[in-house]
Amino acid sequence: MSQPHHHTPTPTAVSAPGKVFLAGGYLVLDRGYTGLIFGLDARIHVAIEPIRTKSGVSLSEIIVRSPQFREATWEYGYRLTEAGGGIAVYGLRASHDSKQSKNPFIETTLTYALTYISTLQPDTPIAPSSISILADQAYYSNPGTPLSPTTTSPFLVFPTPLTSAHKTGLGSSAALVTSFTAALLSYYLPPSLFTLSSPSGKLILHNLAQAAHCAAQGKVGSGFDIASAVYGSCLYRRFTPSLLSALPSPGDSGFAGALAALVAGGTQWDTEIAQQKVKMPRGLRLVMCDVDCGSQTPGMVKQVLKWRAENAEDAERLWGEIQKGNDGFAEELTRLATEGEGVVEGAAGKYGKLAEILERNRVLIREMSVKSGVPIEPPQQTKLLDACKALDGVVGGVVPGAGGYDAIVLLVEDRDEVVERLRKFLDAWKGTAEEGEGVTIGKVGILGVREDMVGVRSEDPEGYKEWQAVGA
Ligand SMILES: Nc1ncnc2c1ncn2[C@@H]1O[C@H](COP(=O)(O)OP(=O)(O)O)[C@@H](O)[C@H]1O
Ligand SMILES: C[C@@](O)(CCOP(=O)(O)OP(=O)(O)O)CC(=O)O
Repeated sequence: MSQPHHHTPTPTAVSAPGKVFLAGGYLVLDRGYTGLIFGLDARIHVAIEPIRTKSGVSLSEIIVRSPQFREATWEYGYRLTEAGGGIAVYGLRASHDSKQSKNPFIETTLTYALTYISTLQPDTPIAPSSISILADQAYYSNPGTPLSPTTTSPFLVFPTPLTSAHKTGLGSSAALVTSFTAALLSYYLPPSLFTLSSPSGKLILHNLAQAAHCAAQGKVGSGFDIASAVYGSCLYRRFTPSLLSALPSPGDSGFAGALAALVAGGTQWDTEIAQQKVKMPRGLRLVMCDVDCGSQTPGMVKQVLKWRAENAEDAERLWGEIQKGNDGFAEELTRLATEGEGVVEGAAGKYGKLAEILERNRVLIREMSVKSGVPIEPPQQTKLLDACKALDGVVGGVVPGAGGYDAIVLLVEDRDEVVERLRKFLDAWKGTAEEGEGVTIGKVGILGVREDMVGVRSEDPEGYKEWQAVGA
């Protein structure tokens, strides 16, 4: 008798993009407001294949490797727990290799994805597999080298363990959790149960990746980074936090059933993701700048929310004005993108309204900064943004996401000479200590990324062979 869903896994690869949060930081934590997020052309790839066994002995084992980094192999065993607690995943060999650090994002994502898969295919054992993770260069500022002198692969080898990687803040964990989840679902499930390219497949992936990412982070954030890893550039309204906080923990009785209901219906998600409301006009692009800085301020979110709670009236007005500015910004980008070629004004006139909206938003963000006492756009970043904005071809810029000292993002005319001019200017830029600021910004570098509209996508598994062979 043939099984209804008999499926032989074949090598599979998926990638998901990083993000830059352009407008709506802090506001997006509240469902009453939205965030405007651009996906980037820096992606994290996950390739999965049947396990390569040395001895021919097949073990219940999943091996995960990040072959760009040292000491980045994690080996897991897995078994079905009782009382619907889902699939338990446990690290193997950890005690023999003290150098090996845990990777909670991988362990949690495996637990959530394998549990979901087992609820759909309760009679199909999960076959062993080997999984490789590859990240585009822009995620880390460490210097890297090609895998071999003749390789055509874009990924670089970094001579450090992952714990020493200098992250550039593009959202590596969300892109990883999303592509890792998508790879597992695509590999283990037949197309009748999961297809990445379909709207229902994307929704399943989004819901499952949100649950896994929250659990791995140990907190329920707004989820904007998972949304953009799945859907690419979008206007995002978050889900009600209790949707996820009410989920039992892995191993608890009923975890598997509750997860399945949460992921594939039975539980109503109220997330709103509008891809069509975010566009980049032809002739413009984003430039991301990484700012070297001595320290970062922890607890920024907590402090902003505390100020908001204690100053409800003032905060509501400010939040409302920022939201209006953000809506206006999205509308103007869309208008310019869809209005097409007929515009005859010079660039300054053409992008004048966009520049004005960005400036007005910065005024409001500085008000938020000053009133809450949180360095969202601190004085040194104001100086840097103002100086960049004065350059020919730069429409404007903001501090992305939560703000702080570590990055700025600029909207510029998409011409090589504009980026070159900016690069020369930033090379010579020196931050000066401002009174009351404990931090002085150092070198400002341009990251090799730009916006990209495409979210998660399948990749050709052939492209990862040389990396899968490293150390295997
Ligand atoms: N290339 C990679 N291989 C394996 N794990 C990775 C990789 N990149 C990121 N991670 C995981 O994501 C974590 C970083 O997440 P986080 O600190 O939230 O940074 P980010 O802001 O980039 O998401 C790492 O500690 C690691 O567990
Ligand atoms: C404050 C926020 O609204 C936006 C933070 O955006 P960032 O892009 O700064 O975030 P990280 O990638 O986690 O560093 C918090 C949230 O929405 O979760």
